Amino acid sequence: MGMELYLDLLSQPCRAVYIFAKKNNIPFEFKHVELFKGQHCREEFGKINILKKVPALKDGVFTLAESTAILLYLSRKYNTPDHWYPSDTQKRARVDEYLSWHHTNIRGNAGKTLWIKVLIPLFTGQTLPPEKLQEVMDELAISLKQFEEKFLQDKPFIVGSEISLADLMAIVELMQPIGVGCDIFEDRPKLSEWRNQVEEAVGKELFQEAHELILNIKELSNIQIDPQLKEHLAPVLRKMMK
Ligand SMILES: N[C@@H](CCC(=O)N[C@@H](CS)C(=O)NCC(=O)O)C(=O)O
Repeated sequence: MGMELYLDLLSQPCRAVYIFAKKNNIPFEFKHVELFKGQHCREEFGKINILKKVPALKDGVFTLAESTAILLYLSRKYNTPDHWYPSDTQKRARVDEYLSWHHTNIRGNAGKTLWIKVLIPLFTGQTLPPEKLQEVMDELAISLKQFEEKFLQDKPFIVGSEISLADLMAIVELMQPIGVGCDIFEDRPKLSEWRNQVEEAVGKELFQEAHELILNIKELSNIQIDPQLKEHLAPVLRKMMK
């Protein structure tokens, strides 16, 4: 049996794994786990990832969760071009440095825009006051300033002249606000330039294909939400709405 990747392209880390696998011609079976249908909460998926989150990988009897671990597994197993996760110790350390920072900064803030603009109204029928979005945008602005000053500086990519896993993880996250109409690239020329370079490096067609769902998320606003999923997400929603 070949390798299986459990993904929903609405999810940022899933898009990173998808783009990486496709770009590197890694053979895999796309197992669609539809988050809106609560398919990740089902017992069957729990056997692949007990954490009940996507992305997840199954390679024979071996299963793996967490996007960073999956990307590193794929890069090692398929010996992908060095620039993705450089063998040079200091360049590699730059990728590690970004990936360590990413989860509590860029990921922590960019994804909240989707919750506020789309998911909370969809799940609860309530619209949050504009101040709530502003709060998130202000926090995100701090992370973006740090991203530009510390990680990007005047380089085309985080590590230097070539794309790495760090850029991939960052871009998929920063496309989440775009899908809900918060154009974080506007008035940020350096960030915009970096986005263009990443799109070019990945390939425009693949980039567009991977982001099609999130860029059309508003069309999903009438979909039926699985009641079990509503229950599962209730604590998260309560926390976000405070
Ligand atoms: N740290 C994990 C995060 C995975 C994650 O949060 N996945 C989300 C989608 S973006 C998910 O599956 N959420 C379902 C849930 O929490 O119920 C990674 O990088 O893979």
